[in-house]
Amino acid sequence: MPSPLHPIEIRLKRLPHGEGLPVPAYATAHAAGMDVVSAEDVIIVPGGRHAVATGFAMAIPDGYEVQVRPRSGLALKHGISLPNTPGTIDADYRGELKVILINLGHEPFVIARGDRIAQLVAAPVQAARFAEVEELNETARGSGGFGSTGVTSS
Ligand SMILES: O=c1ccn([C@H]2C[C@H](O)[C@@H](COP(=O)(O)OP(=O)(O)OP(=O)(O)O)O2)c(=O)[nH]1
Ligand SMILES: [Mg+2]
Repeated sequence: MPSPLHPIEIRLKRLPHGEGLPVPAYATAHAAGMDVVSAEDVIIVPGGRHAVATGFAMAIPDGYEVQVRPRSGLALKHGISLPNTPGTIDADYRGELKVILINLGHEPFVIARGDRIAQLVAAPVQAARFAEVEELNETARGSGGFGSTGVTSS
């Protein structure tokens, strides 16, 4: 059974423009995310976004995905996030891993090749299928949602 002590293996292909870049890696022993760096120099203007090249493609084992998540330091200091967080890397995707960054801050954000831009979290995927039915079973919640709980009528 894969666990932090028995990691799954993700095959990684370095692309020509990824030459010299570090392989995504955990910064500490029990980190959840592996930091990934930019393969390009780019400036993201306030309100702008860019699919940042990483220089790597991968083959994730079937039954797993890789989630691409923002780094909190960049979010707090510079307003840098991912508009699609968590980005989903499918097990059958063989193209280059790209990190879509958005600048929610007020200053242009300068990225240099080699800067850590995001983190990658490997996760198991629970497959499901929809079974279409005429009626659903009743529940206490019913169709209430979007802030329906805890509301008292006075
Ligand atoms: O942040 C991301 C998100 C996705 N991808 C790649 C891997 C993923 O497997 C593929 C498709 O992503 P997704 O399913 O989120 O995008 P889509 O808009 O549904 O495109 P598609 O029709 O190709 O599935 O794009 C990235 O490189 N970075
Ligand atoms: Mg898709």
